[in-house]
Order: sequence, then C-alpha cells, then structure tokens
Amino acid sequence: MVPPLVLDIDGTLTRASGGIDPRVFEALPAWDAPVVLATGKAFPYPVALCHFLQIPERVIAEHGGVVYVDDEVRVTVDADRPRAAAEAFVDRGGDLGWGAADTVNRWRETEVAVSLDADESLLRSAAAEFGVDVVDTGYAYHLVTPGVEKGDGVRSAAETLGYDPADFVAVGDSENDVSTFEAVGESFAVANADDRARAAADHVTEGAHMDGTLEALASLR
Ligand SMILES: O=C(O)COP(=O)(O)O
Ligand SMILES: [Mg+2]
Repeated sequence: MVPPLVLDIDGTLTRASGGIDPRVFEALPAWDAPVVLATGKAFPYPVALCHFLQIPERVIAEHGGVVYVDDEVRVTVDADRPRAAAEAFVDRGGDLGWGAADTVNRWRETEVAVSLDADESLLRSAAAEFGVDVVDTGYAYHLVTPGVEKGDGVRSAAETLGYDPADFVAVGDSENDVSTFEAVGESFAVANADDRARAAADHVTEGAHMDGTLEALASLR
C-alpha cells in the first residue's frame, strides 16, 4: 500500500526550464492513494492541473489560504492586509510585474504574488508596515497574512479525507513547504530545494525537480 501524498507544484512537479514535467501525467493518476497538490499558486491553477490530470480535485492553494478537498472549499483568511500592502508598494512606484491582465493574481482570494524582479526592499518595507509576511518561493514573492501556511491546509485536508496528517508523505522545494514537512509523517526535499526546505525535510533526493519527485515516489512503492 502506498501512502497519501502532499505535492508542491513549482520546483517539484516541473522541469528545470519551468512548466509541468510531462511524467506527472503518468505518475499521479497511477498513484493508488489520495494526492493533494499544495501550492502558493492561486486557487484555479492546481484545480486546473487536477482537472487535466484527471485526478480528484484535492488542493491546498495560496499557501493554505484556500483548501479544497472532497467538494468542500475552505477560504481560511481574507486578502485585506496583503492587498493593502501591495497597494502601498505600487503607490510608491513598485510593480507587481505581471502586466495589465495580471492573471497571477486575478483569481487570487487570500494573498498577493509579486514577481521576483520586483524591488525587494520596497516590497519588504510595505509588507512590514501592514504586518504581512513575504514568502520567497523561488518563483515569486508572496504577501501572506502571518499564520497562513500550507501545513494548516494539510491538517485540514487530512481530516476531511479521514487520514492522520502523519500518514502523508510530502515532496517540496522551498521555504513555503517547511510547514508541510512539519505536518506530515515523512518528507522529501528535491535536490533543487532551498536551504530551509532541505533543513526541514527527512530526506533530500539525488535528483532535481521531477527526477527527485519520481525518486521519492519510487522509494515509497
Ligand atoms: O507560486 C509560487 O510562487 C510557488 O508555487 P509552489 O508553492 O507550487 O512551488
Ligand atoms: Mg515549490
């Protein structure tokens, strides 16, 4: 019997050059236990990935701001403080960095993502003023209300699915996966992971990105 999984997306199910690794389309539908996607991305992105993978929609989005498992959606926080911080950042000349349509934030319900090209010190000072955390995923900065973490989403998703969080095995790559690693029974950081994720994980894979994730999954079979 294989364990249920919590999988990060960016850096974990992607290729080094970005974009989903096509091997995901074999590995995840074939996994014989629940798979929960836990990401910093806005809610529709992991839902769409589940949809196109043809797996049940089990999603922790926006770092735990939105948890969606078994037809139950929980929005755990509002976006007021992150949006106020983002507005102050923009008023002072900052640029979120996603263009006019801003599809990165357009459907985001609980936080605001900012391009890594942004002026980091301007962003951090606006965030500090509004009491908002800046989470650096390696793919974007996220303005997040303190206390919102993927790990809480993992506990809530596990409960809905009728599992103990410790039954889950997680794979991830960055500081936004540390709370996931703390919530589950066993954790893998892929080789491209940042220092915080590596330090928090039970194992660090030899392979990077999806190679590392497949290595972790093989060790569980
Ligand atoms: O959206 C991001 O910045 C990172 O997303 P991830 O949590 O799936 O790695
Ligand atoms: Mg990631």
